[in-house]
Amino acid sequence: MSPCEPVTLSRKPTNNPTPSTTLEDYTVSSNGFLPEHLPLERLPDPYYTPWESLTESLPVALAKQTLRDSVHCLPVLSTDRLSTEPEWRRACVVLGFLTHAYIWGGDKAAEILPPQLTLPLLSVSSRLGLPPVATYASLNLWNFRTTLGGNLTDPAALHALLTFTGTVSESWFYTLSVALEARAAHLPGMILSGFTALCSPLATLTTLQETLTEIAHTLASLTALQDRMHDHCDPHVFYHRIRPFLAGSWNMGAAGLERGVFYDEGPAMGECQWRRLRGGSNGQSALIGLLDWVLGVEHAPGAAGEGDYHREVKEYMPEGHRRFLADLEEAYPCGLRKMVGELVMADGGSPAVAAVKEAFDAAVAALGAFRNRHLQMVTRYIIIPSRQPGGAGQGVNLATASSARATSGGGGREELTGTGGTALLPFLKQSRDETFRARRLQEVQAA
Ligand code: HEM
Repeated sequence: MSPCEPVTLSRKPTNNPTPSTTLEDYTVSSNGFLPEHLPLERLPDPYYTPWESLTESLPVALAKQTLRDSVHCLPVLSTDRLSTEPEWRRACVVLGFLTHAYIWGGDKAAEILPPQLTLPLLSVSSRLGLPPVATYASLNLWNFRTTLGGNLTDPAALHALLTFTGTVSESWFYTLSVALEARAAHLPGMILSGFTALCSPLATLTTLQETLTEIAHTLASLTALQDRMHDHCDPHVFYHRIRPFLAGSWNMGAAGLERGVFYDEGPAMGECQWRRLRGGSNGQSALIGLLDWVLGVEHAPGAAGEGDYHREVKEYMPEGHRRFLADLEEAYPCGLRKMVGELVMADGGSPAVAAVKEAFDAAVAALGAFRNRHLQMVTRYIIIPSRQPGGAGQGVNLATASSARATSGGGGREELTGTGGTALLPFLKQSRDETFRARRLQEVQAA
């Protein structure tokens, strides 16, 4: 088979609805999963000044431990005066930060969230299709501004709008992910048009190979950028001061939330309930979900005792992004892996097909390398600080709970918990191993 010969394999979409070809339908922009325009820095309606004033002084209020009192003094504001999408997103950012600051901003975690936060948070979250908690979207995707000419791919040009600590480490931690998303901004469109092209009668092996090569190339750039976390994010500051605020209420018994968090909706309102939700984590990035799907990476449910983490975190993505992944998965199950597998089975001896297989393997290896580097970062930012004596600080939170586990002996390191509530090391290793397994094409064929 020559590279320019049309490919004639069964890679037609299933009978299910095909993905809309308009990325905007999925709130995917020319900046990928980042918004088209810079996020709002403040809600324009003065009605929301009480929220904005409190978030402005968030690091100070947390340091002085006055944040909870200030929240109690807030009026219960309605979301009726939010109109544009950027305003709803800004409200989501503000309320996400205030909620986590309230829960973790004391010597002990607060188990009860007051109506000043629950009522607007539930309304905003429901409007955006997100759970009522801080997510990757509110911490990262919608929480940045730019300087230096506004190049989103340059982390030095990005600054977080809101932080819990006011530290450079925290701003860098969030905005490095913004730069990562920006560097991969072309992937959603490229992949979507790649599939459209591959489903045409004139599809060629060259198109397939070029798509795979570009994915591998972009992933190598993301891995290099990930390494720059060390430039300005101090592991000690991250572990002891930042990470505790990112924790959710899922699997946080050791950090003081045995039952989760009670969302008090006030008298005669809603059905107040205990909720156990995962905290903010880059695991909620639709970009990584997209790469997993396109390379046919299969994450086994029940991995490392985690239920179906990779499926479940999709519920923590903005509604449009979640729908984008779901439509692609439904229309083209197992992404390019299935196509490559069919080619190899049909004509594995041809040099052109061998080149496609090589490009596929390189792309999978690049995603595996990304996850390997991520594991190294987790070691530096969580495992090592958790074992260092004397830094655990006061109170009960994710840092003190993790340090107690890590230093208790008996292999405690395997029990450390991520902000998303996972048993982090076994879980991350399994995700990495599942990535490399995508190279076994015969397994998807058998499925
Ligand atoms: C200091 C930096 C970072 C630390 C300490 C860290 C830590 C963690 C931890 C503990 C988890 C397990 C899930 C949980 O319970 O939260 C996780 C998941 C994950 N993180 Fe990070 N992370 C960091 C930065 C990043 C960056 C920059 C990315 C890039 C997108 C990233 C991508 C992911 C992904 C995709 C997952 C889900 C697991 C997987 O698919 O392999 N992380 N991270």
